[in-house]
Amino acid sequence: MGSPPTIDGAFARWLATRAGQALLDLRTEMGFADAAALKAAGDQASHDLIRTELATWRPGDAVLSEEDEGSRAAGSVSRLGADRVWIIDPLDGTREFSEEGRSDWAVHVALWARNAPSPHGLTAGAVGLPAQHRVLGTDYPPAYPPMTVEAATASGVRTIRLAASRSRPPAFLTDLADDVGAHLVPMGSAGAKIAAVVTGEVDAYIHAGGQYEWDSAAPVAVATATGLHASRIDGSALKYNETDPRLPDLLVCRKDLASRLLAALQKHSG
Ligand SMILES: Nc1ncnc2c1ncn2[C@@H]1O[C@H](COP(=O)(O)O)[C@@H](OP(=O)(O)O)[C@H]1O
Ligand SMILES: [Mg+2]
Repeated sequence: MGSPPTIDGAFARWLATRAGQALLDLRTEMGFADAAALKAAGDQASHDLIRTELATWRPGDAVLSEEDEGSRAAGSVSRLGADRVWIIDPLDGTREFSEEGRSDWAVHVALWARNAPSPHGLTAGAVGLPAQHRVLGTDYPPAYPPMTVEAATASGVRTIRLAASRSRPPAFLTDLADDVGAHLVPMGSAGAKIAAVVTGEVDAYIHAGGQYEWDSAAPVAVATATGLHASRIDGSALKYNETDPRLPDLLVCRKDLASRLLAALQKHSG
């Protein structure tokens, strides 16, 4: 096998593609009879693959991974002092991965760099959606999503399609949706939901109540490269490679909806 791409964005895509194929193979090999075993095997296989390739091809870089206790620890010296940190979620939407027929699960590979020009510090990222047979990446950022006919109605009043966790949606979301004229689209995986905003299948994704940096780093890198809005729900910047990797809430949406949704969030999420 030849060497992977040297450019970080293409390397992220390469890694996400390989890990995604390994996860698809695992689903085929193990089947869906034992969901707990499939989830554990998926987390482990994808983590091991990504860790091994990063150690081989980017040995000087630090890693923050969901499946790596050492790198997660608050105050982890190697990543906090590093200039480049790969922020990895080997399998986002683990629950959906273990359910036959579901394609809302993802592989997240992002690169944070000190002194990066963007507020969130992410310089490259790829989101693999293996069961959807696609990878979204910053190396070829997807075009800004077109407004669909369904969304742009003749009356000019749009129904916002708002993606939310299918298992842990924020309690305030139903009231917020009523307020702004949105309908909720339940979906698994932060990566799959942000990918749905990127491709225009939904207009926005709101999460609150708990998440970690690896749940959003790669999809936020792709969403911002595409030109979408991404922030905390109070409108402040998403920050990565912080001492505490908890990043409990976010809004990703079309630019034209950001001020309306932030105002609604201020009213409903307090
Ligand atoms: N309240 C919460 N606290 C911590 N993590 C949460 C959370 N709600 C969602 N997440 C994490 O965010 C990811 C997407 O969740 P959801 O599918 O519910 O939208 C999942 O990642 P993993 O599947 O990698 O664990 C899940 O663990
Ligand atoms: Mg996750």
